Amino acid sequence: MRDPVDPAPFAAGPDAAPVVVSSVRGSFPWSVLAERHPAIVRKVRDAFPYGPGQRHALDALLENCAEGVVEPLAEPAADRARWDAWGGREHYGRSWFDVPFLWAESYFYRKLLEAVGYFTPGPWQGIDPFRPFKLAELDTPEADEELAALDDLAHRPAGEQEEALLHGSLWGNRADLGFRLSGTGSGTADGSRLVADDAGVLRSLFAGGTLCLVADNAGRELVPDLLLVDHLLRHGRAGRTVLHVKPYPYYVSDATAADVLDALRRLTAAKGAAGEAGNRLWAAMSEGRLTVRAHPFSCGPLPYTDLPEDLRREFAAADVTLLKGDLNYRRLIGDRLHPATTPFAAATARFPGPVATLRTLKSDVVVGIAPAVEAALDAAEGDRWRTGGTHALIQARRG
Ligand SMILES: O=P(O)(O)OC[C@H]1O[C@](O)(CO)[C@@H](O)[C@@H]1O
Repeated sequence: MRDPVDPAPFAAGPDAAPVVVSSVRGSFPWSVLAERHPAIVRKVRDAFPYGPGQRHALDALLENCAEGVVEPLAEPAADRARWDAWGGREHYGRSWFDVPFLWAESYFYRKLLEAVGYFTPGPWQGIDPFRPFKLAELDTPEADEELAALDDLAHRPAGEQEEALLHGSLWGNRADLGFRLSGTGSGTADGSRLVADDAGVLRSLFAGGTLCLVADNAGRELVPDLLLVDHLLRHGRAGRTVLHVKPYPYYVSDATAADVLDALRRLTAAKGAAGEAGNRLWAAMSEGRLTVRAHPFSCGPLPYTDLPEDLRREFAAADVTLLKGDLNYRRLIGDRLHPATTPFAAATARFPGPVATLRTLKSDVVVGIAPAVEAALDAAEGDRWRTGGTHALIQARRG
């Protein structure tokens, strides 16, 4: 268990730490906006035979996101008012690099969907521009190997299986297509390590009631997430699971309901223990023990302190809400540069109910790190451990 909360570092309040912006040339968030986003637009442009209208719109986005200012969604976008209220009114007309990093990234993906006509009635409506990359992930020898390994695991005691599946779900977060599309590499197994480990607290929170699992990426992250869910349902560690996914394609690899079905099909088509898990998950969905929810807020550019009331109530009533991945982590701690040694419980105090996170570190923000661990990592690697995807954490807070 983590140390008891020391309120001292938070004396100035959890909102005192600066929000991450992308304006410092050469910084990590700057590189995401200046390099990664243009690379993603180009990849998407090459991945589909889009017509001239969409190509023109993608080129305009390419220019706009690098040098222009944030512009409102074109009318008549159904969610225009929502984006206005989510901060658009303050941010329109400003450089992408000057608005909060979280907001800029989130809005970039919404503008990309606008450019490819994802929401516009017509043949391209509902076509996920990232689907080719997501599907390719499921169809690799590595994915086959991971599933085959379940046959051995099936003979182990349930507790051991749970631990292994938890780590599978955690490290599954490293398989992030956003890294790969822009060619920056997500690190290797060498040097990978846990910088905080509250697995014991997290596992004590699986109490047979409702688990809310807020998913992150599709493909090779979602498959181990589903395998963990199967284990928890099967062994009575969760009575039901609500799997929160994105209502539309987002951050390249984020899971949507369609991706859940692809992952489920991949599992049911597998041999051995993986196939059996797939069939159990299929049954759990049919029986309502596993439900999939795609709330608009899941694609929102805001921290979890701004949760809408329905989600707040839902998370408050769960045994635990398990947040996957880097982006959810950023939203959990407000995408603010808290001292890394800020206690996790203090930084997440306003999240409703018990909360836990499985995350590989891919951005500057982090809390809950022991001072000696932070000092050793900084000395050995400078800032690289914070953003390279090679290090991971399991953090949890009881009610
Ligand atoms: O898939 P994950 O783990 O949420 O990681 C996505 C991360 O990728 C980035 O978009 C770019 O690194 C981060 O800003 C974001 O937090």
